[in-house]
Amino acid sequence: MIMSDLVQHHVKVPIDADMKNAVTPTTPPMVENGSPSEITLDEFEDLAALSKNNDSTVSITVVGASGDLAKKKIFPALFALYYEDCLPKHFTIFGYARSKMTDAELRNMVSKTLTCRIDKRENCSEKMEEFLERCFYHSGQYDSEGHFIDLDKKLKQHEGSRVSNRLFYLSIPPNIFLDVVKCASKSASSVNGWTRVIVEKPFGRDSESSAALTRGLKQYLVEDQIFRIDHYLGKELVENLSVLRFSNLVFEPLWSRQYIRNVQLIFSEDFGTEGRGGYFDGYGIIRDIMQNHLLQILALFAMETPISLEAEDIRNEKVKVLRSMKPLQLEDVVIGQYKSHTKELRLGYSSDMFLEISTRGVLARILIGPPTS
Ligand SMILES: NC(=O)C1=CN([C@@H]2O[C@H](COP(=O)(O)OP(=O)(O)OC[C@H]3O[C@@H](n4cnc5c(N)ncnc54)[C@H](OP(=O)(O)O)[C@@H]3O)[C@@H](O)[C@H]2O)C=CC1
Ligand SMILES: O=C1O[C@H](COP(=O)(O)O)[C@@H](O)[C@H](O)[C@H]1O
Repeated sequence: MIMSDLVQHHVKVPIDADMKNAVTPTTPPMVENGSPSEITLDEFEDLAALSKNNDSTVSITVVGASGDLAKKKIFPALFALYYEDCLPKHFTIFGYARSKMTDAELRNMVSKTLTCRIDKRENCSEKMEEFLERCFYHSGQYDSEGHFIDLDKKLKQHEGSRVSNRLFYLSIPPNIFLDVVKCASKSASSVNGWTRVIVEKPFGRDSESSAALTRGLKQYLVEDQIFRIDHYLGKELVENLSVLRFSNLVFEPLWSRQYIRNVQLIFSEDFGTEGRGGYFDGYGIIRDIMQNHLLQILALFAMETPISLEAEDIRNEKVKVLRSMKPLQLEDVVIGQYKSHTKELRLGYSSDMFLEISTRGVLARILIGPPTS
């Protein structure tokens, strides 16, 4: 996926320190007013149909719209939603960031990364044009209530007298999450519909900072308004894992430790840090992809058959796997950094333009033993 992955599965990820509420790929969130609790796909489709006829609107504000994630993943995913007719009839998308940009400049930037994801689709360019016409930009600081009041005014102009539902997608570094949530909830939240916030990882560096972030968010939002995203759960391959496991007569009986001795989850990128050195040096590869994406896949891979494919049931099975894992020891972990590749003239990790000296691991291998019971 990533966000195009959001197109198919919005992932609600209430994670807490002991993984009690670990992640589950779920059905898409409600697009209507009312309780935002998880719903089935059929219910979602009914609601999506309803939302096309009724008098409500959804305003999606991509905060950090000038950034990498917004360009590469979020706008293309929103376009895919639009293309698949999954957005409500009345919707508006606003980009928000400090960079100065006009609506036309945002559209131009976004247009470079939009694709029709599935081959041989018709009317792709017309659809892109229609989509871009619904995209606007507002420049502002992340900690300015005044700038969010200005945004609110613009949103209202588009929403008119309809019930307004508002979604803020935080595509920004985590150190400014709380500033934005504070300003958005005080100055730009919906007065007659729902207001929700999508939070990108990392959700803190460790259990303590993750809990602190949640406490901070809850000063302004209730848990049901917060949607934490693990984009890996929306990848087709990961989504298909459950089907492969539980609906395939060949695999289902063989998927057990009786027949499988060793499983390796390999995440490998064929490019370097590409300017992300500063970020990597702060977090390291274990925090970046192992404790979230790969742990999720591990849990999906190893869990027992859930009683249904409902989010809660899958989550419960995943939690059982995580609870039965032996705590890792340092000797189970090998950490390294890659050096330059002379043949392909690729730079080593520590040659990243934002890194002078680095000790942080960007390669890691972790060995996980058999379950405790
Ligand atoms: N890129 C990816 O593939 C993925 C990213 N993420 C997470 O998503 C979020 C956004 O990622 P990404 O787009 O790559 O991040 P960027 O570094 O590109 O930041 C997004 C925008 O935030 C603003 N910004 C950046 N640094 C600061 C700062 N120190 N203070 C204030 N504003 C700042 C900039 O906008 P402006 O200057 O215009 O205000 C920038 O365009 C991060 O939390 C990241 O960890 C998660 C998964 C994958
Ligand atoms: O979350 C992250 O994922 C990307 C890889 O995701 P993909 O969808 O582009 O395959 C990874 O490059 C990045 O370091 C990490 O933060």
